Amino acid sequence: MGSCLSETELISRFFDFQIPGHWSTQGIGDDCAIVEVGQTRLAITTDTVASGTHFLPDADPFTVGKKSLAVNLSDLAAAGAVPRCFFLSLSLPQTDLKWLEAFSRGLRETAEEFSCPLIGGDTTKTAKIEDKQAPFSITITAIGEVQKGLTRQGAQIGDDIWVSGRVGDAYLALMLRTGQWKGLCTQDVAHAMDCPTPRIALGQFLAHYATACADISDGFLKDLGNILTRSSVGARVNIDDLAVSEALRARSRDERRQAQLAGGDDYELVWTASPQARAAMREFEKTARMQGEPLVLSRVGTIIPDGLILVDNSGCEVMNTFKGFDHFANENV
Ligand SMILES: Nc1ncnc2c1ncn2[C@@H]1O[C@H](COP(=O)(O)OP(=O)(O)O)[C@@H](O)[C@H]1O
Ligand SMILES: Cc1ncc(C[n+]2csc(CCOP(=O)(O)OP(=O)(O)O)c2C)c(N)n1
Ligand SMILES: [Mg+2]
Repeated sequence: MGSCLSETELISRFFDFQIPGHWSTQGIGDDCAIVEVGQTRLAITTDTVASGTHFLPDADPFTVGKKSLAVNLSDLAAAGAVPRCFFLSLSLPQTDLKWLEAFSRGLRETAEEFSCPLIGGDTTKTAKIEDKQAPFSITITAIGEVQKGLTRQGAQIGDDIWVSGRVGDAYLALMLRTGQWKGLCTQDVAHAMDCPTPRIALGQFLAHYATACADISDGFLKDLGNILTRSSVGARVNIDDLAVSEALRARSRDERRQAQLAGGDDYELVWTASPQARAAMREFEKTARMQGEPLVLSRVGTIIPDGLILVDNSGCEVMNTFKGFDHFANENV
C-alpha cells in the first residue's frame, strides 16, 4: 500500500531516533555522517542501487559495478573525505556468473581508481513471491576520513553558489532510453548516466573553502534545497548559469530545464563559498584542465536570507515548478 509521505518525511517520522551514543556525530540529514572516533574523524555513507529503480534491468553489469560504488564515493566527496574502505551487500535472485564477473570487474576498477579497498559485506538470495522475483539490489557502505568535514549546514548570506560539471545528461539518457523523449542516446550522454565520476579531488579541495556542500543525486534544486533548509537560508539562482552539454542544449527549453533543475542522477557537487574564494575555485578548475580533465565549475547564484528566487539570463523570474527525485513521489494512500 502507498503512503503520502515523501522520502524525507518518512525518514524523519520513523527513523530519526536521536539516541545519544558514545561517538559524537551531527545526526541524520547530510550526505555523510561525520563520526568522531578518538582523534580520527570518519565520514560514513550508505546507498542502495536496485534493478528497475536505479538502473535499467538490461544495464551493462560492468557499469552497474562502477556506478554502485561511485554513488557512495560521491557522498564522501560531498563531505570532503578521503575514501578509505567500503562494504558490499548483494541481494541476488540467482548466481549469474557472467553478470557477476562483469559487475565485479567494474566495481574493482572504481575501487582501484580511488584506492578504496572492499573489506566486507553480505550476500543473500532474493525470494520469489507468488512467482514474482524480487529485483536485485546492491548496497554499499563507504567510509572515508576527513579533517573537519563538509555538511549541508553552514551556508552564509552573501555566499556564492557553485556547481561542478554539466548537470542534466544522466536524466536525458534515461528519457531517451525509455522512449519518453525522442532522439538517439549518444555515447557521451549514456556515459553520464552509466559512469558518473565521483568528485573526490574537488571535495577534498572544497573542504578548505566551502561553507556547505551536497552531491546532486536527486536534482540540482532539491539538493540545493537541502543545503538551504539545513543552513536556514535562501538563494537566488540564475538557471542559465548552469553549464550545459551540447546534447542537452539541442533539446527544447522545457526539457533542458527539467533535466538540469530536477533530473538527478548526476553526482556532481553543489556548494556555497565566500566570494573571496572565487580565485581559488578558478585556480582549481584551471589546474584540473591542465591535467587533462575538462572540469567546469559554474557560479550560479547567491545565498540570501530566505526563499528561492530563480531567474534566467534575461533577468526574468522563472516559476519553480520543479520537483526533483523522490522515491515515493507518485504514491497515494
Ligand atoms: N532508512 C534510513 N534511516 C536512517 N537515516 C536515513 C535513512 N534513509 C536515509 N537516511 C538519511 O537521511 C538523509 C537523506 O538521505 P538521502 O537523500 O538518501 O541522502 P544521500 O542523497 O546523501 O544519499 C541522509 O543523511 C541519510 O543518511
Ligand atoms: C531505471 C531507472 N529509473 C530511474 C532512474 C533515475 N533515478 C534513479 S535513482 C535517482 C536519484 C538518486 O537515487 P537515490 O536512491 O535517492 O540516491 P541518493 O539520493 O540516496 O544518493 C534517479 C534520478 C534511473 N537512474 N534508472
Ligand atoms: Mg541515500
